[in-house]
Amino acid sequence: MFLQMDGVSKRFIGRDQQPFNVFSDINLSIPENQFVSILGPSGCGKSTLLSMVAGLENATNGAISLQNNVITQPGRERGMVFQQPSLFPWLNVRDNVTFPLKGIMTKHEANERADDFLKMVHLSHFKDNFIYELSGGMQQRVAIARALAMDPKVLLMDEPFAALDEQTRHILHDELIRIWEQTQKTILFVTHSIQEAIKLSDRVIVMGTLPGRIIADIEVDIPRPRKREDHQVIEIEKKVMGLLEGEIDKVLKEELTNEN
Ligand SMILES: Nc1ncnc2c1ncn2[C@@H]1O[C@H](COP(=O)(O)OP(=O)(O)OP(=O)(O)O)[C@@H](O)[C@H]1O
Repeated sequence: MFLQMDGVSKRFIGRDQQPFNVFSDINLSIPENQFVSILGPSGCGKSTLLSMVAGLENATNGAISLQNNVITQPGRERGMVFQQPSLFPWLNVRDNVTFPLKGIMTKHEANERADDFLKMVHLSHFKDNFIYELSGGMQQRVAIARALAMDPKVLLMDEPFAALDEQTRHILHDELIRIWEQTQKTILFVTHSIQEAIKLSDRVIVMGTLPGRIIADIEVDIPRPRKREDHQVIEIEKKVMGLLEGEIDKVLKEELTNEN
């Protein structure tokens, strides 16, 4: 399998110095080019799982492998886009995109590649601008261009549009689908939004909590572009909502118990 998770678990040491399992026994097989979203209540370990695929965190047990190579550290074949674009404010747009390409190719090649990807995210006219001159949505497009310029096999996106207004989010959804279709990347996308997950992905992985685990793996076999009012979309939305309600209840109860 292209991206494979086998019996993956993660244990952290909590603030009380006690170890706790975020999740255990995560098993997931993701074929190449698939667009997979991960949904789940706060704290179930979505970002931790993504960080493990990125190689920023190691598994306590089990293994994650990409094309049969076990992931133990970050690598160019896995690009990451975070909720905050984390760009360099002292560099212009193009230099932000070429920054990670330093030492990999000549300046000229890096500039050409940056220009190609800035064109893809419709920012060609802004390549000489500084980051503070861009809107939040434009900054996130720079972050996407920067990740794509590394030509990763997998694009890891951790709530990339959560901080944006609804209008911008919808525009970026359409752009992301177009980019995904054009580049054929495998995408692992963490979100809190059921609608976003169903609108974008081929497959929605629903995680539960206490203990963290996968509770559903739902195929979204609906032609794109998908409309929210489409009855197939509504059906999946209801199913996921039903699954999540119980999990969110659990989190709230746990929080209330800890407060009392
Ligand atoms: N480095 C760390 N050390 C200790 N605990 C951690 C660390 N990173 C995350 N955690 C804890 O692990 C759990 C899962 O965190 P994570 O951020 O992966 O959840 P999440 O599902 O992405 O949450 P959210 O939806 O709120 O972003 C949380 O209880 C968090 O506090």
